[in-house]
Amino acid sequence: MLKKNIVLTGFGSVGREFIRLLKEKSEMIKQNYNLELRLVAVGGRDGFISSEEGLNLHILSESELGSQSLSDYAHNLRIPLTSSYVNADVLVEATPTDVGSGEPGFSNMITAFHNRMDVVAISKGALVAHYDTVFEVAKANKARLKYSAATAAALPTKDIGEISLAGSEIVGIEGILNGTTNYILTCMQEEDLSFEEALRTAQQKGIAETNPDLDVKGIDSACKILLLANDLLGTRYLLEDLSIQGIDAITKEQMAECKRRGSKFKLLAKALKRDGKVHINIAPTEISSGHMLFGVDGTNKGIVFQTDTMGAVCAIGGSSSPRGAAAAALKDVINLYRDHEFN
Ligand SMILES: NC(=O)C1=CN([C@@H]2O[C@H](COP(=O)(O)OP(=O)(O)OC[C@H]3O[C@@H](n4cnc5c(N)ncnc54)[C@H](OP(=O)(O)O)[C@@H]3O)[C@@H](O)[C@H]2O)C=CC1
Ligand SMILES: N[C@@H](CC=O)C(=O)O
Repeated sequence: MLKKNIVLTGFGSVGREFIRLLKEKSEMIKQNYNLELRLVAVGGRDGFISSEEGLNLHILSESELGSQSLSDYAHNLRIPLTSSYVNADVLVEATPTDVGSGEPGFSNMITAFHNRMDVVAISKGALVAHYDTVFEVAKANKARLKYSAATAAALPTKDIGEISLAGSEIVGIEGILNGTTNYILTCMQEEDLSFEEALRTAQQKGIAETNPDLDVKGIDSACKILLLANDLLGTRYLLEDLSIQGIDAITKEQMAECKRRGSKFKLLAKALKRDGKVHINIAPTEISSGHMLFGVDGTNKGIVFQTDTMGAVCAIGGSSSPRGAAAAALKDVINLYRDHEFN
C-alpha cells in the first residue's frame, strides 16, 4: 500500500469539504487504488495544526468553517499552532483567490515545491498571476502540479483536453465556466428573481468566491479560460491580455427581450484560434436553442472543444459546489499517485 501525507491550506467551504471526503472515502481509496491518504497538517491565517500520525478527521469535519476552528482544535487537543508543518508529500491549496498578487496561494505552493512536495491547486490566483514561475519552480524541484479544481472543478475540462483529445488539435474552446453567474442568470430569466437575491443564494450555497466581484465581473471565468488556453492552446496570456465583461450590466429589459426571442443569456468564455493567434473573450452572450450549451442552467457548467479530428466535443454538468470542488482536488491527488511505478 502506497502511503501519502497531505497538507491542506485554507479551512473554508472547500477545504472542510475536502476533509469530509477524505473521511468518507479513505477506505474506498485504499481498496480501489491501493493508496492510503493521511491528512497531517491544515493551515489557516494564524498557522498550522499538524500531526505525523494524522489529524482527527472527525473533529475537523464537524467544525465551523474558518481559521478560528484550527486555533480551537490546537487549544482543545493541546498542540501548538506552528508556522511550518511536518514532512508531507502533497499540498492541497484552498485559500482565497487573489488574481493580483496570487497570494497567499503562491507562497504556499512555492514553499511546498521547495520541500519537494507535489501540489494540487484549488485556488487560482498563483497560477493566473505567476503561471511560468510556478511551473519553473515545480520542475526545478521535480515536483508535480495538478489544478482541476481551478479549471471548473467538478466539470472535467483540463483532463478532457489533455487526455481524451490527445493527438487532436484543439482549435477553439467555449464554456460556461462559472456556476455563480449561471445561477444568477437562470434565476433572473426563469424565476424573475433580482440580481441581489440570486447572488445571496449563490453565496449561501458556498459557490461564490470569497470576493463575489470575481464571479459577477467575469474574472473567475477569465481565470479558468486563461488557464485552459495556456495549457491546451499554448498561450502565455495574463488577465490583462483578455477582453472581460461580466453580467453586472445586463438589464431586466434585455433579459425579457431575450426570453421573448426564445433565447438565453449565458456568460460565455471563448478561446478561439484565428489567423495564427488565440483570441480570448468573456462576455454575456445571447444563445438560441440550437447551441450545445443552451440547456446548461442553474449552477451547472459546460464546455465545448472544437477539434480538427474529433469534431465538437462537449461536456455539461459538473455543478459548482464546495463538495464538487473538493472532489476534483481529490481526483487530482488520486491521479498523482495511482500508478505506483512512477512514485
Ligand atoms: N467555493 C467553490 O465552489 C470553489 C472554490 N474554488 C477556490 O477555492 C478557494 C477557496 O474557496 P472557498 O473555500 O469557497 O473560500 P472560503 O472563503 O470559504 O475559505 C477560504 C479559507 O481560507 C482561509 N485563509 C485566508 N487567508 C489565509 C491564509 N493566509 N492562510 C491560510 N488560510 C487562509 C480563510 O480563513 P478565515 O476563516 O480566517 O477567513 C478561509 O477559511 C478559492 O481560491 C476559490 O477560488 C475553486 C473551485 C470551486
Ligand atoms: N465561484 C466559482 C466556484 C469556483 O470556481 C463558481 O461560481 O463556479
